[in-house]
Amino acid sequence: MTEQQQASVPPKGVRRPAPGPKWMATDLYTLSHLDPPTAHNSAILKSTLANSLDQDLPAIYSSRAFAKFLALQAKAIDTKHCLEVGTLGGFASIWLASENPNLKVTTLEYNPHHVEVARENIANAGLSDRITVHVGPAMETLSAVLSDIDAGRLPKFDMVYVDADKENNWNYFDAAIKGCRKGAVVIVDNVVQGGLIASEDKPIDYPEYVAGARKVIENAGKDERVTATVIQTVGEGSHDGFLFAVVK
Ligand SMILES: C[S@@+](CC[C@H](N)C(=O)[O-])C[C@H]1O[C@@H](n2cnc3c(N)ncnc32)[C@H](O)[C@@H]1O
Repeated sequence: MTEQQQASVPPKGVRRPAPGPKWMATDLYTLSHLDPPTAHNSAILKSTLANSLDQDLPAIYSSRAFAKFLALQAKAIDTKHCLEVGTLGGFASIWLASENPNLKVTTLEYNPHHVEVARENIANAGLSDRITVHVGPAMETLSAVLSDIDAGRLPKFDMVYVDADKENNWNYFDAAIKGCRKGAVVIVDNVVQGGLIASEDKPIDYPEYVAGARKVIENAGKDERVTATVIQTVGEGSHDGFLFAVVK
C-alpha cells in the first residue's frame, strides 16, 4: 500500500468517509453530460436544493445521480404510484414526478418544518397535484395509506423508496410490501454505511444506522415475498449503497 493510499483509508468506525476526489470528479463529469443545466427540470431541482438550504434543512438529500436513478427506474417499470418514506425538502419526490408525467408520489415526513419547505418546493415546481406529503411518524401515516390502498381509494405501489430513520428500515420495508403490486421495486438507501455492515469495527456514531441496515438486508434475504440485492455506491454521497428488491 502506498503512502497516499494509506492516507485515504478512513479511520476505523467511520460510516461516512469523506468522498474521494476521484469520486467527486466522476460525479461532476457524468452529471455535466447526462444532467446539464439545460435539462427540462434542472432549474426546478436547483431551486429546490437552494430553498431547502436557505431554510436550514440538513444537506442529507439523495445524491443527484442517485435521485435521477430513482426517477429512471420509475420510468423503466412504468411506475404510476410511488411511496417515499422520508421527504426532507422533496428533492427525490420532485425528481420522480418531474421526470415521469403520469406518476403520483405519496411521501411521508414527520418534521413539520421539513414538510412546510417540501410543500413550498413542490408548489414552486408545479407538482402539488401529483406529490402528496403526509405529516407524522411514518409508521402511522403508512398504516393510513395502506388502509386507503386496501379500500381501493389509492392504487398499489409500483415502487417504494425508503430513506428515513434507518433503525426502522425493516419496519417500513415489511409494511410497504403489503401495498405493493407484483413486480414492484423496493429500494432502501444507505444500507452499506461506509462498509461497517460487514466489519467488526464499532461505528463512532449512529450505531443504530448500521444495525438498521443489517436488519433489513438479513430479513430481506429470508423473506419469501421478495428477491433482493445490494449495490454499493461511491460519489458525492460518500461510500454507501442501496438494497434493491423486487416483489414476487
Ligand atoms: C435522508 S432524509 C430524506 C431525503 C429525501 N428522501 C430526499 O432524497 O430528498 C430523511 C428524512 O426522514 C425524516 N424522518 C426521520 N424519521 C422519520 C419518521 N419516523 N417518520 C417520518 N419521517 C422521518 C427526516 O425528518 C428527514 O427529513
